[in-house]
Amino acid sequence: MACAASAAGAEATALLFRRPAPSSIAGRGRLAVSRRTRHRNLRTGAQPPQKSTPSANYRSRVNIQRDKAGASSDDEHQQKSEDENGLPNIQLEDLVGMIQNTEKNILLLNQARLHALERADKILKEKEALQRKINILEIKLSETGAQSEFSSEGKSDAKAQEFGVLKEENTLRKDDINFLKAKLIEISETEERLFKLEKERALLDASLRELECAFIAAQSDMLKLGPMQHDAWWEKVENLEELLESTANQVEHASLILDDYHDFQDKIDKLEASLGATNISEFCLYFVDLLEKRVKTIEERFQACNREMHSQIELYEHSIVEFHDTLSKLIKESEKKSMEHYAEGMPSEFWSRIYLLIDGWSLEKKISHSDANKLREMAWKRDNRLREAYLSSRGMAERELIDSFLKMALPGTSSGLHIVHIAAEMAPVAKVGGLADVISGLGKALQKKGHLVEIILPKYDCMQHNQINNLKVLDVVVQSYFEGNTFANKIWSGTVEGLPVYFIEPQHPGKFFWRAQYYGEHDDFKRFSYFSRVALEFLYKSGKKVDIIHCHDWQTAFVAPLYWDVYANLGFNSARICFTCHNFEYQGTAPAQDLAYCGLDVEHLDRPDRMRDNSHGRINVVKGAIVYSNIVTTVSPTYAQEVRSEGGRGLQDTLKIHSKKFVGILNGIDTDTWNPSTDRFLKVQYNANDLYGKSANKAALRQQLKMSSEHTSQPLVGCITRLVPQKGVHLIRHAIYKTAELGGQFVLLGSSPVPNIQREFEGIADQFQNNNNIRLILKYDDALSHMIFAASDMFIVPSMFEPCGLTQMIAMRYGSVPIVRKTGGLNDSVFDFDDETIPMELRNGFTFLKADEQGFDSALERAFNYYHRKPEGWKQLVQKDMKIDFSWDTSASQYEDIYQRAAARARAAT
Ligand SMILES: Nc1ncnc2c1ncn2[C@@H]1O[C@H](COP(=O)(O)OP(=O)(O)O)[C@@H](O)[C@H]1O
Repeated sequence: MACAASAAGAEATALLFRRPAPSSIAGRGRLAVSRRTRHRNLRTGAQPPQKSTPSANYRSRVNIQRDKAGASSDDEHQQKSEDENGLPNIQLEDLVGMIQNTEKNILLLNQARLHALERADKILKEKEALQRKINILEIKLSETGAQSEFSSEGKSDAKAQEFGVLKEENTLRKDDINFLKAKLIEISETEERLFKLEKERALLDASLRELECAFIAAQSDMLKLGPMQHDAWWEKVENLEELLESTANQVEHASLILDDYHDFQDKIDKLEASLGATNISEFCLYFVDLLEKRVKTIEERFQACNREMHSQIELYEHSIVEFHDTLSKLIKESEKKSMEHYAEGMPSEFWSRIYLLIDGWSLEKKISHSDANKLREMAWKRDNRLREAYLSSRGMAERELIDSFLKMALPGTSSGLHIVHIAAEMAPVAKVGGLADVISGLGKALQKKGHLVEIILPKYDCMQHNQINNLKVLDVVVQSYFEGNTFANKIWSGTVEGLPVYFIEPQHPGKFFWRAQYYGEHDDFKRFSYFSRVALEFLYKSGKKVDIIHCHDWQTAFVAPLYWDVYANLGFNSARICFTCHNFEYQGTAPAQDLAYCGLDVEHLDRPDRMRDNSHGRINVVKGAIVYSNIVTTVSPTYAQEVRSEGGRGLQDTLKIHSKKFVGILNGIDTDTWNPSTDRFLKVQYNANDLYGKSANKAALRQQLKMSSEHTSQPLVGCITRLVPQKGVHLIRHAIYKTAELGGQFVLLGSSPVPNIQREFEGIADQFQNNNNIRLILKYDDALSHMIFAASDMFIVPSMFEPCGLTQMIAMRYGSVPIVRKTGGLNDSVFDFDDETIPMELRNGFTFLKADEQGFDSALERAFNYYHRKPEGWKQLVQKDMKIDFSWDTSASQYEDIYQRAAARARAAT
């Protein structure tokens, strides 16, 4: 602020010497000039000049006074004195003169100051008015205290002069502001660039990730292809990995640069904030300039980096494309090779696939029935032309393939039969018991003999879908009658064990096969009568010329009366019906009116000579099948004999009436599935000539079930069965204790649909929990069953009755000596080791007749004795058992024979 106008001369002198004067107007002008210079320096990057010092201000004030007093002084001398002492060093006379002059000057100055103060007040008011009109910059300027600079000294010149200076200075500040604005725009552009660069980096990151995924996929593809061209591929993969690594480095580098950018961004933000707070600062200007330079440098580095990265990625992508090309070529080659191998090595699967293809076209009405029949016959006869056409069909549209097939369709004849099995089970896809094994075993054996075999099954929700190849739904819906309505049915096709199979999926609200189990539902009668009807409807609609329709057990026994009473009347009558009863214990009886569900005529069938049960008023489906079928079989000769009397469970008279068409054929076993030399469930495969694997499996099972391994020679007795009264549950229970008593080990694998039996065996399992010689595994477990067959030394089947029984045959194939009750199929397959009425070469096990504990004990004790006393003889017995032919070959020939005869009669009839 201005000094008080009345200040004394001494005070003025003191003021003059003690205090540096605030900036004068001239000083402000110089500042403005220096700012302009600085401004220029900032643009060129030069250092800003130093601020003006108090001594400089002092010098300027002395010069003014000298001028006014006309006194001259030696500038150089004064400069020197000042430089040396910091205060003027003056002679006394000069000083007196100066004081006098100064006093005069002070008076003058006081007057002038008073005057100037008045004027300054006016100027200030005018300036304030003027300042309100100045732009945002001037307002900011006033905030920085510029106003105080303007008003601090009352020594300002004339108003006009001052305005001029103000204008000039304002213009300069405007320039400064504009320059800073431009800088800010540049900063925001840089921000935008940064944002773009960041986006680009994100894109690069994403594409890198994609490339990594593609690389991983390519690696897994390559793994699928196995060892083919392994070395070349790995070289390629290694190159790709190197590329990937270098690209990743580039990206990492770019990330570092971007991080740098982010730092700058922060700094810019801070600077902007400080700009807002301190208004336009020279400091900011300086830094903006510096920032701009650094941003530019980083930008250049980033672009260079980017370019390199892009070229690396391009290179990498190129290699990936090349890699994929090679990979797909190899995949195609490998598929082609495997198909060729398929056609030669696994004919059944291959031909079944072709067969299903043709059938699908026929059902979907893509080819006529007659063309389909011709093509089916070619597939059936394994015509090489079909094979060639199919193998070269890769990439062909379906229509082209159909046309190429149709060109080959020539009329022909075959001595083979077209056989369709309609069943409720099939191993391994839907297995409950022996029925399942028969369907696939007999089917495969007949197929091998040159017959066309198809299977129709319900599409259960709980079946082993992973056992079906090429499962697909056909583009066809079969409408079928049930309970006065028609219901749609989806038809699925696929191959199981190389056999063509159709799965029927009813679209009925009863959700018949969505029950998480095969049997045991309250509406089983409805479920299977529905299925039997759709199966026939499907065959009828497909227009196939079937020779034999083979139905099994009560579940599909409906087929026989349905075929002759419903479908034959519709002209679908080329086939002959074969019915096999696998167990006369289950006959499918129900109130007579229930027959009407599937469209059978109750009145017509509910008669003693047709379907009425022999002992009560219900209808009996097994009886219906015996009456209505052309061929009736059961599963062993002894059982066929047994059922003609007591074993027939009330159907003995019916069987007697129809005895001419009734025959017992012993089941075989599927020797591909049950083969210890290839069995994938075993720890070690083995055969009759190398029994090391057998003891290795015994050790493995003992370990698996945490049983004692102390004595390798301790005999292991196995039992795998449904735990139902038929299987001699009381003798199985007794065998556990008896084996323990004899010092052996016992493993039972089985489950029971009868709750008290299941509970009883759970109790026994608990009882032996801490006994390391006895194990009861109360569930169904296919894999474990294979291990038990292989590991056991003896195998018990103490059935009350046994239509055929498969486990005794499987056991022998795995070198486990059977101990069985002489009944049904057991009597046809196991011959007592000590029975001298039987030729020695046929003796293969230990049997007993009476279904009691003594009977069982005698057989088990004889077996234990022989095992312990004659190890070498035991080994020979094991080897002999393993070599017995239990394949379906012989039995399938018997079926083939009766089928042929029935088909011939049918042909003769037409
Ligand atoms: N708990 C189980 N776990 C695995 N397989 C079993 C089980 N119970 C029975 N099996 C198998 O079921 C089939 C039984 O056939 P079979 O001896 O004819 O008796 P059934 O048909 O009367 O049950 C055999 O293949 C046997 O291995």
